[in-house]
Amino acid sequence: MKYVIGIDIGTSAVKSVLVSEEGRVVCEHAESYPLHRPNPGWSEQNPEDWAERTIASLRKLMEKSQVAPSDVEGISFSGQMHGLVLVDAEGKPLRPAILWNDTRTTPQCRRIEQTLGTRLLDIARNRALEGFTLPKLLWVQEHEPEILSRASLFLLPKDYVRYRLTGGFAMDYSDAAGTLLLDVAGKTWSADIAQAFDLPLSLCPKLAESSELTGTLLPDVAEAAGLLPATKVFAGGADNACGAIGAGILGEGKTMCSIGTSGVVLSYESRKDVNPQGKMHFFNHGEEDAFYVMGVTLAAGHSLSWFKQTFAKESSFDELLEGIEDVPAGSGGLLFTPYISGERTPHPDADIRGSFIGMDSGHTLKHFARAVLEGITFSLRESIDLIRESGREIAEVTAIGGGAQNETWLQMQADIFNADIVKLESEQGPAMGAAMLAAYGCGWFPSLEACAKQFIRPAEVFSPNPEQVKRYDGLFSVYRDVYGQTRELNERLAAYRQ
Ligand SMILES: Nc1ncnc2c1ncn2[C@@H]1O[C@H](COP(=O)(O)OP(=O)(O)O)[C@@H](O)[C@H]1O
Ligand SMILES: O=C(CO)[C@@H](O)[C@H](O)COP(=O)(O)O
Repeated sequence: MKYVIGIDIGTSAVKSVLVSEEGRVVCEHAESYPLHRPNPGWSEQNPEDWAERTIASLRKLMEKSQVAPSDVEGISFSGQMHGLVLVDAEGKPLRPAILWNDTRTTPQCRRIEQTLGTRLLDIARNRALEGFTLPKLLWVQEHEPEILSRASLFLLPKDYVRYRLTGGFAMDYSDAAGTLLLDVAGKTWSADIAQAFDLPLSLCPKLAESSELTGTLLPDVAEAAGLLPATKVFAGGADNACGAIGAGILGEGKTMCSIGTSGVVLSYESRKDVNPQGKMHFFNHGEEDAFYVMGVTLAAGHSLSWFKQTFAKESSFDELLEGIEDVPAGSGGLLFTPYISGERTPHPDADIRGSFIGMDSGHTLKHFARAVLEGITFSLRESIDLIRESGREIAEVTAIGGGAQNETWLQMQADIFNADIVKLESEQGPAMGAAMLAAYGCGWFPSLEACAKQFIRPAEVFSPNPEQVKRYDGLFSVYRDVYGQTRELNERLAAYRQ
């Protein structure tokens, strides 16, 4: 039996899966690493941690599974998007990586808008958001010019790890799309955008398709990981592109909802001329010449993990959520908005913060836990509505990510989205998508779709309950009002966050 490995460089951990030719996940392993917040709104990680933990996770995967190294044919990657890694001519990182959920770059976003005007949406197809890579590059240009002057290339998280494993530099289109430096439809780096900010095009790595062979394992890495140096390494993709591949979002009309640290609603798009005018993200898919539209809730799973860490530290997620099905929809009038790190869709606002509205002396921890899940899901419903408003039908949504583990939450998604929610047998999402890219890259299948038919197995469907749909529709209209009514209050509170 032959195998492939999918590696997801997540925000909290690197997750690796070993998948057989039949599409069975025979072994999985996660290794976590820290996230640093040296200043309010900053979010950084050490690229060395990703590389070290990835090699450790491969070693554990091989030890646990006892699969022969010669049977592992290929490896590919999925990675948290947008994070800026600057390397010197020797490939050494020049500073910690600035991550997707870092919000220090509001002034740089305004500069991009003023400099490029409508050219930004025409070329990069996305608006300037704090999380994207170009604003981070401009922040380094303004605040650490000496570091930028020593930079030979900029990379994204999984590209740095791939470089450490193979010694070669590349970036795939799905991840490059999240930099704001890519001509998304033309699939080339935009000289126009780079020149506008005095950034040499030589900073941009060679572009690759997600399923492209980018090298093999360096001998010392292969030895440390328990693999063979001949193991093929394929480019891989952005975590959301890989999540979409792993959820079978490989054709028109297919939509997924991913609840990881962030939350994502993503719909497949075959047309390259779609321009959502910045209301939604528009990125290249991991499938060749395909695209997707996507809305992002910055703190989806992060809201739940923050809540658990702050108010129920000793409990597991399952313990915290036990019994929430007995709390009626609407959490007894308690409403949560998940803006605890600012927001992206539909409110691109780094200053907004979350709220609990309607607290009552009768509320218990269960009401709060349910309200947190409802607030996150309402935020994702805003993205569902934007996609529906653009003319796409959403009757079924495939759920992935850590949040897909709780069945009450899956039923809640069905009721709030008014769509069938499909749970998969293995909700490995992005790591599975990366494994599929390796399987397709190895030539096991004629297309990613053919691979999906073999690798992806639906486990259960959660259908909307009409009474709950109605109740949630009413509550959603209250939810939508909270942003506008708390924005100014949050602006005034911002001064006290330091
Ligand atoms: N048993 C569970 N039930 C519901 N949600 C969970 C459970 N376990 C984890 N989660 C949620 O999933 C999130 C992590 O999802 P994951 O896909 O692993 O994230 P990432 O890829 O960003 O590291 C956590 O922040 C938490 O909110
Ligand atoms: O910023 C985005 C997408 O634009 C995030 O989705 C990141 O890609 C991180 O994802 P998770 O760690 O939540 O999987």
